[in-house]
Amino acid sequence: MIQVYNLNKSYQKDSSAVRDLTLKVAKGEFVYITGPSGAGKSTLLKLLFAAEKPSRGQILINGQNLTRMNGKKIALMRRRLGVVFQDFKLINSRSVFENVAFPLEIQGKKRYEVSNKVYQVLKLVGLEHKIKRYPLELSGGEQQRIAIARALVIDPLVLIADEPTGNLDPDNTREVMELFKGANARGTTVLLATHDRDIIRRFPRRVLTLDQGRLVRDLTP
Ligand SMILES: Nc1ncnc2c1ncn2[C@@H]1O[C@H](COP(=O)(O)OP(=O)(O)OP(=O)(O)O)[C@@H](O)[C@H]1O
Repeated sequence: MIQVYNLNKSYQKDSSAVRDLTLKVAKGEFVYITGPSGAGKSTLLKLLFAAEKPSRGQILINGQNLTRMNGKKIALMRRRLGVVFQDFKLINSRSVFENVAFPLEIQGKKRYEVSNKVYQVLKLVGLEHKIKRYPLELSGGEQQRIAIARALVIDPLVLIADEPTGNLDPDNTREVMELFKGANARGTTVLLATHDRDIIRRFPRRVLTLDQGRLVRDLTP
């Protein structure tokens, strides 16, 4: 599903955020990316989502070379990826429905399809009763579940999550992890960056450890 070859990213001349990274993630895998602060976790995810361009190296997603795509093809590829960040990135001026419907509208789905799918995914995250609310009327944990619903509404090939539980209490963290596990069980490949060892211990899966931009460990339980 994901193949990365000799990936390098330098934001500045003489320092690299990601160095000589080569790795493969199979379809349907659940993979943690961990490592100390500044190890390059977010940079790797941004490269996979094409939010940053590599300085060197190749990234293939579903057999397609991201590094050789033009803007239009990247936009098409992104429509098949779900992304969740620590700070939710919801649009506060839009309702829960509008936030979650957004990726489907970009895909040009019909109105009734959008409504059905949004309701279905909100039910999955247990927030269908908040469909008419606005993000700022929700708790942090609820906002994060909406952000996850927005990522999952397209049944993504890959779910990319950067510290998605960073701001959540233990109960909300557990709920969010259950949502990721559920998506993974339905076939979505999951890449989750976290420095929270507790999560990794409680939900053991393959762990890639980065340090100073390099892959220093690749452990499968
Ligand atoms: N936009 C940027 N411009 C310049 N340097 C950057 C930029 N983004 C990240 N870096 C640098 O790249 C390195 C890796 O950062 P990155 O955010 O990928 O690490 P991380 O493992 O996600 O860290 P954290 O756990 O603290 O979020 C760091 O040294 C950081 O300072």
